[in-house]
This record gives sequence, C-alpha cells and structure tokens, in this order.
Amino acid sequence: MTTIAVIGASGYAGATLAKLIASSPALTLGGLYVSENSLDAGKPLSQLYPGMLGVVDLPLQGLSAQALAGLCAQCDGVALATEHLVSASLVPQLLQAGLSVFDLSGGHRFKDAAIYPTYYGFEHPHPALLLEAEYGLVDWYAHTLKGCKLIAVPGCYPTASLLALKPLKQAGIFQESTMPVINAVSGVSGAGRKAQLNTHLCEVSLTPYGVLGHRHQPEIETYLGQPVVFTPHLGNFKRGILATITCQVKPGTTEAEIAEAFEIYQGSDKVKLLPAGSWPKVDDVAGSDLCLLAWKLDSQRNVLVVASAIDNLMKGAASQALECINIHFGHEVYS
Ligand SMILES: NC(=O)C1=CN([C@@H]2O[C@H](COP(=O)(O)OP(=O)(O)OC[C@H]3O[C@@H](n4cnc5c(N)ncnc54)[C@H](OP(=O)(O)O)[C@@H]3O)[C@@H](O)[C@H]2O)C=CC1
Ligand SMILES: CC(=O)N[C@@H](CCC(=O)OP(=O)(O)O)C(=O)O
Repeated sequence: MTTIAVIGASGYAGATLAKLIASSPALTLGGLYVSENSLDAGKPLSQLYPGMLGVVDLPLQGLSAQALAGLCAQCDGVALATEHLVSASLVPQLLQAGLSVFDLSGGHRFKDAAIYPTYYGFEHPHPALLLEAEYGLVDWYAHTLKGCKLIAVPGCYPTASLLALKPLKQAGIFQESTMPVINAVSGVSGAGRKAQLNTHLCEVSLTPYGVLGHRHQPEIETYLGQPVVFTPHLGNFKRGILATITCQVKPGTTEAEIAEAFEIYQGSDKVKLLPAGSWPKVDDVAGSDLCLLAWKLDSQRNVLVVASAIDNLMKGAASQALECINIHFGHEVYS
C-alpha cells in the first residue's frame, strides 16, 4: 500500500482527490490537512461533504509544524491542493523528508521563474526546485513521472486545451503563423470553495474574465510550444469545462490527416474522440475522469474547430493527480 496525505483536503480539489484515494485499491489515505488555524480543523471531512459519509470520515487536521513532521514520517507521498504560494512554500520540507509531491496548484508548472511575478503575483520562493518538477499531463508525459519526486499536476483549462491541440501540433498540421483561439467556459467550482463575490449565486452569469492575461495562457503555450489566444469564461453551472478551439490548418489538410493525428488517443480509456457530427457537453463529463474531444474541418477555408470537455475537478485536477500518483508509484490501476 502507498500512503498519501492530502493538504488542502477541505477544498473542492482536495476533497475530490481524498475520495478517489480512499476508493483506490493500491492507496491509503495518510491524513487530511487544512491550515493550522482553519475553522474546519477537527471536523471529519464527511461533515463538510455528507456524500462522503462512510467513505472518507477521517478528520481534517490543522497543519502545525508537529503535524507536518508526523505526516513526513508516515507517508510516501503528499498531494498539495492548496493555493500556489502555499504549495511553493511547503515543497522543500516535503522533498527533504523524501516524500513524492503532487502539486495540484500552479506553483511548479514552469521552469522559468519569471512567469510567477507576471502571472501569479509573487516571486517564486524556491526557483531552483522548478527545474526538478515534471509536468503531469499524463496522456503525454507519463514516462517522465516515475523517476521524479515533484510532479506539477496541470491546470484545468490547460488540460482541456492541450489534450485537444497537442496531437495537431505533433502532426505539423497548424499553419505557420496561426495562433489557435481557445474560448473555454468553466463551472464555478473552478474558483474553489471559499466564498467570493464573483462566485455568489446572484452574481454568476456567463462572462469572460482574465482576458489576455490569465495565467493558463503561458501554461498552454509552454507545453504546446507555440502562442495561443486563450479566453476563459465563467459559466452558471457547478462543474465541467468546455473549450472550443479554432485554428488555421495548412492549405490542403485533409480530414484523414486530422483523424490520423488524433489516433494517438486510440485505446485510451481517458481521452475519447466522439463520432463525427457529435459534440461534447459538460454534463457528459461532470463527475468523470474523461476528456471528450470532437472536431470539424472547413477544408475550403482551412479552418479547424476542436471541442474538448473535461470535469475541472477530475481530469482537470483530482483524477489526473490520481493518475500521476499511480503512474509514479508503479501501480497498474490508473483510476
Ligand atoms: N477547483 C478547480 O477546479 C481546480 C483547482 N486547482 C488548484 O488546486 C488548488 C486547490 O484548489 P481548490 O480546491 O479549488 O481550492 P479551495 O479554496 O476549495 O481549497 C483550498 C484548500 O486549502 C486549504 N488551505 C488554505 N491555506 C492553507 C495552508 N496554509 N495550509 C494548508 N491548507 C491550506 C483550505 O482550507 P482552510 O482555508 O480551511 O485552511 C482548503 O482546504 C489550487 O491551487 C487551485 O488553483 C487546479 C485545478 C482545478
Ligand atoms: C472558474 C475559475 O475561476 N477557474 C480557475 C481555474 C482553476 C485552475 O485550474 O487552475 P490552477 O490550478 O492553475 O489554479 C481560474 O480561472 O483561476
């Protein structure tokens, strides 16, 4: 059995992951943690999420120095479902204790520390560790995850976008100067559990945000290897992301070439192509660990539209983290 603790376990991503770990045959939950002075410390997780009653009844513990030392002594790995700077500050001690770290935040997704002040609003406290991290987009980089102790679980929008675009990039299908245009809508759970005015029921209405400055733009560009225009939108639903992506393809590109590019996912039980003429809906993926893709080519104008749907809390966070954990520790069961 591999023992994994979850820090940030009362949040949407952490609680979702705790439930997945508790239900995984090869894993055992090594503890659930919140901030030292959290109002939720001492409560069973199932008190916050009654649907987890009998599944995850472990109590949430405040992350004191003593609790952190105990965690380090008892666990093989730790998942950080905490905000970026909290994750970045915790990682050195966890690595020093020999743990494998799975960071669900954006705290370790870039090698270039200069991204952090520009897109995250802080100087990275441990830039040298960025060079040690591997990017856990499991459908593309599974081979890098075994030998590394620090795994940066991708962001939700980048997961949806990269799974759609990387096959096309790899096949050399984009026109030289094209910038794929990604319009993506996320459910409100993407903003986390804590109360904020913009996620208040009466305030939520379909709207773009983070226009031309969202931190997921450089993440998508880094792992795609070319510029994109990314515009996120907040939708009035709880979970799921739908990214609709428009790109210009080389003149003469055929449907057969595009179909061949996406054959990379043939046999995958996580990334699936819908039959021609069908388009994914967020409700089709909500609660699942899937990414559903569909595309259509206008061969007259060399325009390709690809749609990609995931659950932001699952393939966009917790289930992808679980895949990283299982691959890293060599467990055959990936979900
Ligand atoms: N929601 C989503 O769809 C996705 C989220 N992510 C990333 O995952 C991370 C968590 O997101 P999400 O679950 O939405 O966030 P939430 O706000 O829902 O949860 C944050 C969690 O962190 C805990 N926490 C806060 N400060 C500390 C601290 N100093 N030490 C330990 N625990 C702390 C909170 O509990 P308390 O405040 O009571 O201490 C809570 O359990 C973020 O980095 C986010 O960007 C990634 C992909 C998708
Ligand atoms: C709706 C909403 O607010 N979504 C979040 C995305 C959260 C996430 O996946 O991203 P990180 O792990 O990179 O924080 C946002 O746009 O900030």
